[in-house]
Amino acid sequence: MDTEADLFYRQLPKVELHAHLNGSVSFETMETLIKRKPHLNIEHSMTAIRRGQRRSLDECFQVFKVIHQLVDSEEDILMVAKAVIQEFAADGVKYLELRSTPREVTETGLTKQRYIETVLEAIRQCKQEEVDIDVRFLVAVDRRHGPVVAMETVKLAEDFLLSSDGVVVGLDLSGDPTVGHGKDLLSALEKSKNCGLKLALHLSEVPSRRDESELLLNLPPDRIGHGTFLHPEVGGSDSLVDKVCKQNIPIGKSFPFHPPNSKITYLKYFFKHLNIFFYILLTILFLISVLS
Ligand SMILES: CNc1ncnc2c1ncn2[C@@H]1O[C@H](COP(=O)(O)O)[C@@H](O)[C@H]1O
Repeated sequence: MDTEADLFYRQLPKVELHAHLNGSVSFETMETLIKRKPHLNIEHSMTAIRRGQRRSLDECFQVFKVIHQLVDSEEDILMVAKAVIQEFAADGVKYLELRSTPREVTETGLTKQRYIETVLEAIRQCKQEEVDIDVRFLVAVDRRHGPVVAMETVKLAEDFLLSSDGVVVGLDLSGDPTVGHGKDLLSALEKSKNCGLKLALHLSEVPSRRDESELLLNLPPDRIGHGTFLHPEVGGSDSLVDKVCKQNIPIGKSFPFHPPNSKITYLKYFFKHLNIFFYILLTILFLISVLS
C-alpha cells in the first residue's frame, strides 16, 4: 500500500531527462509483450533487474537484447511508447526526454525511419488524449555500430528536427561504453550540433576513459549520461569535473559529485591525509621546543 510519502513524491511535478524507451518498459507492458510472442520462450527474469539486484554492465546489455526481441514491430513500439509516456505521466513527470535507438527488423518490415515515426505517433496520440506531460524525443546513436551508422542516424535525426514540430530535439550517444572510441564518432556529433540538435552523451561510464571524456566534453554536450568516473577520486580529473561545473551540464548522477574546489572536497582531503597533517604538527611542535 502507498504511504503518505509515496503519494507526496508521486504528485510532486518532476522532469525526467534520461529515459531510454526500451529501458523504461514496465512489468505490466512486458507481460503483454511476452504473451504476444510465446515462441520466444522469454521469462520475466530475463527482461528486468529487480530492486536491490546487482548486474554488471554486460548483463544489462544482455537484458536489452532480450527486450529488443520483444519489441520488434511498429505495433510493439507504438504500444510500448504510449505505455511508457502514460506511466511517466501517472508518476507525476511533467516534462519527459525520451531517447531511443532506431532499429531495422527485416522480418517485420520495420525501418529506422518508421521506428522514429512510430514513436512520434505515440507522442502525438498521448497529446491528443490529453495525457498531462510534455514529451520530447532524442534519436539515439549506438556507439557499437560505428561512425558510418552514426552519421546516417544524424542525418535522419536532422530530417526529423526540421519536420517534427519541435518534438525531436536532440541526439543521444549510448551503447556499450567499452566498445569503440568517441574520437571516431566526433564528426557525426559535431555535424549533429551544427545542425541544431542538442547532445546527450553517455560518458565516463567506465574507468580509463579520460581522453574520450575530455574530447566529448569539449563539444560540449547538453546532457551527460552517468559520468560515473569523471571525478579525480575515481580515476577522472579536476579538469573534467571543472568542465561539467563551469558549463552547468545536467548529469545523470550515479555517484557523489563535488566540484574540485568545494568545501566538502577539501574536508575529505583533510581527513584522508590526517596522518600527514599530524606529522607536520609534531614537526612544528618539535622545532618550537628545540628553538625556544
Ligand atoms: C546502463 N547504462 C547505459 N549505458 C549506455 N547505453 C545504455 C545504457 N542503458 C541503456 N542504453 C542504451 O539504450 C538501449 C536501450 O534502449 P533503446 O532500445 O535505445 O530504446 C540499449 O541498447 C543501449 O544502447
